[in-house]
Amino acid sequence: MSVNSANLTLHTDKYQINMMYAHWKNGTADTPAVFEAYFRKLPFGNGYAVFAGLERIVKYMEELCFGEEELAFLAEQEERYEPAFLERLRQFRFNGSMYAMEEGTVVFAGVPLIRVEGTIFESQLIETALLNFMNYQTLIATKASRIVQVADGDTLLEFGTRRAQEADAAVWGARAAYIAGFHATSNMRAGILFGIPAKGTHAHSWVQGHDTEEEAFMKYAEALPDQVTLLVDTYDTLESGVPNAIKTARWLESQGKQLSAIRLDSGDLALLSKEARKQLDAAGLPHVKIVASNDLDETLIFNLKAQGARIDTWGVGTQLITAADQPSLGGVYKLTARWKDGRYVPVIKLSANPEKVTTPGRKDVFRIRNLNTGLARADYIALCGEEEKPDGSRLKLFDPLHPYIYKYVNNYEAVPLLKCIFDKGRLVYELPSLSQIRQFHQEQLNSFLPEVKRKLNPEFYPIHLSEKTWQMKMDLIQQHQE
Ligand SMILES: Nc1ncnc2c1ncn2[C@@H]1O[C@H](COP(=O)(O)OP(=O)(O)OP(=O)(O)O)[C@@H](O)[C@H]1O
Ligand SMILES: O=P(O)(O)OC[C@H]1O[C@H](OP(=O)(O)OP(=O)(O)O)[C@H](O)[C@@H]1O
Ligand SMILES: O=C(O)c1cccnc1
Repeated sequence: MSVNSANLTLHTDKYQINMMYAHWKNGTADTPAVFEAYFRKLPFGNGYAVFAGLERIVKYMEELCFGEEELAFLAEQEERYEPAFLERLRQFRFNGSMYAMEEGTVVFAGVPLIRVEGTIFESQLIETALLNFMNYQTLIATKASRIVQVADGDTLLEFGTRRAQEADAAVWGARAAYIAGFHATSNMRAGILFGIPAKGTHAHSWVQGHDTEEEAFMKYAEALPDQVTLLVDTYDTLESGVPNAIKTARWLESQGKQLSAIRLDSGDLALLSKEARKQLDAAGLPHVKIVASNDLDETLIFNLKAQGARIDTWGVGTQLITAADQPSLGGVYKLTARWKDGRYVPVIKLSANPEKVTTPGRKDVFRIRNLNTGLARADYIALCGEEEKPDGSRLKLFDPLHPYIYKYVNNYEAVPLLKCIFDKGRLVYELPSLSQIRQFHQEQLNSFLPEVKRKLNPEFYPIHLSEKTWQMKMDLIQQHQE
């Protein structure tokens, strides 16, 4: 099989196939089950995360099927799966239901982001890929969101492809960054696949490949007069790079065009940008923007701004696309209920670490928003069904770890966050366009207090369990401990 095969059905851990096989052998493959995906800890010490990955998950689930090559590969395995099992896989399609947050939703630790209801057979298979897509894209969207917060309206370019963990990460990472508010990407494939604006300057090699920097700039401007950004740090930024860029700007003016920008890629970016700005302004070129790149992240951008750097556009690569300070999000996919004796029974996973004890039951998530201010004040997790749905009447919000601490809220709306994506195998959700997702994310952010969004030591946003959910969890803990 070619490594370029588009079939992602075997993009799963072998243990999923082994469990599917064991269920099939035991006659339990069709038992209904409920799984929920969530993460336990916000990344980067941030106050929120940005949910992303749904589009990829939807495409993956729609295309799930075991082809001849996949079946032949399974037949060779040391487990010696029976041929009848492989026949069963040949018929496989995802016929379950899935509920998920919309991409761009501001989300928090411990909140179900995706709920899958299907046979144990089909729900188990998808765990690995679903987490793979959700964890990476949510991580990068969250990292990008931190950068967007500090850039404070400046233009942000995603430059990470060369340092990304391979090709898929580059394009889906570029998309995640765009959802969170980046303005463009250097990756042309992300441009063609998703319609993200593609932007680019030129590399040092362009300058090195000419006899002089001045000649390199002129040749570049002659070739692409409508979009000229010149990289000015190959030899000496202030002594030759910026002066040569100014000469090129003069020539462009003679052609009725303008120099768009210069790019700084090394040295003291605060100092160089201030001095370059002075030179450009003195030459009557206040419209020429300054782009900076060089291993930037949110902390550096914040610092450079504090130093008074005159940078208009930030090119951010490695630190963003690899989420360098925390390269993975620990999202998990846990069984929360299974069908027994004609009904769903809740199940729990215990742990010595209270954070790792799962919350049982089929659950919905509501965002409790103040009706006067529109601001989000808490997320509320309740068992599925009308009975537990907050209806606008007085609602008790208590701390799940310290339930004697509580308050009541009135005057709120409870916005359901989990949308039905697949209903018994049928896609019932219309995937929004990327610009709609980006806009939706912005609206989401606007409904949170700045204290939750700050980069350093953000305020904790409360997550509450309904009384029934909490009680069910306590009962199951007690039952298992006894
Ligand atoms: N004024 C500044 N304050 C804090 N950090 C800065 C400042 N200017 C640049 N940096 C950052 O310091 C790091 C190292 O910069 P340095 O000047 O050593 O790079 P360089 O060696 O000139 O670049 P290169 O290796 O690409 O030629 C980079 O991440 C850069 O973004
Ligand atoms: O620094 P990043 O945030 O990853 O942004 C992408 C970097 O890629 C290019 O550098 P290049 O590949 O030439 O390597 P360099 O780091 O030696 O400049 C570009 O000049 C940026 O510096
Ligand atoms: O267009 C650029 O300047 C660019 C693109 C990718 C990586 N570094 C820079």
